[in-house]
Amino acid sequence: MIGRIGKGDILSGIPGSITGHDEVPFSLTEEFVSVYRMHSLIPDNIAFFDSETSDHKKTTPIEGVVFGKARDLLADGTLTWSNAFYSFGINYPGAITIRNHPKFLRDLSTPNGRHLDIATVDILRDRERGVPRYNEFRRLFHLKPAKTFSKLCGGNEALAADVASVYGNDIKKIDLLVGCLCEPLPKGFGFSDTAFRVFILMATRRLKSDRFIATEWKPKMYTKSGLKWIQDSTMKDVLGRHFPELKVVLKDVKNAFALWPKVGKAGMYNGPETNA
Ligand code: HEM
Repeated sequence: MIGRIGKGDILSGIPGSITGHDEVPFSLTEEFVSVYRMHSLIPDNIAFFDSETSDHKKTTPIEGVVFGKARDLLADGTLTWSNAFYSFGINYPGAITIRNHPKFLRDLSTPNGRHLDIATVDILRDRERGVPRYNEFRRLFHLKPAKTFSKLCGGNEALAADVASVYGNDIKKIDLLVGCLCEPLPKGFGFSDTAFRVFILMATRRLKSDRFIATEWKPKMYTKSGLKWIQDSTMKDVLGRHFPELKVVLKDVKNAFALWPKVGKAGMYNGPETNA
């Protein structure tokens, strides 16, 4: 309401402040890559619905819609783009938690001929890149390390016993990703507090390092109406502009990145894909 106060970002935020790299060339840090290994988000199956009639069209294993097959359902006329977006809006992702890696990523054949167990590769890459183990990582972030396996697992003794046996009872050895996936989540969180600390730093740094968001965030660069267009548009508006037929289902959606309401017959579908 009162506009910018000075060039700093503490009072007025990053857009419109001055670009800063903290004397380090910008890059996505290795620890950001590590906590972004969110492969558990990928569900085993996806249920597709018609965005206008809400009819269930097809439930398909995830491997049927990845890599070279990604366009098949659209190409053969089974789905329209708005059907696909509506379906992604009402399907649940997998929870970012331990013992929830999708089966197909554990037995993944990539188009370039690799056969991978991504659950293993996720851990292997961190180790070969020298990412500190969970407790050391937390110390370096000025967070308290987990004192016991039980504490790490939020009192889930069966899980704690399993993790302890995998790591030979040595709490120092727990890998960063495993620790993050075992950690009890703060209320309302979808991922661990440890990961959150990295995200909040990286998200800020990414904006602060981008001259089009920091220094150049002004009418001279974007025009007045350009800035208004950016500031007044949400993902919901973007979807509505491109797929006007989605406006009906998006009517009551506040945040297009959260789950959308199921309309009509889609609400009667019983599969776990839309009923987690
Ligand atoms: C169908 C879905 C997906 C497939 C097939 C897939 C596959 C892969 C593969 C093959 C790798 C490289 C493994 C290696 O280092 O050799 C990888 C890395 C990675 N994936 Fe995924 N992934 C999927 C979804 C996701 C999702 C949803 C996220 C996060 C939201 C994610 C985050 C990452 C990250 C952070 C890396 C490490 C990148 C790096 O080392 O620079 N992936 N994934």
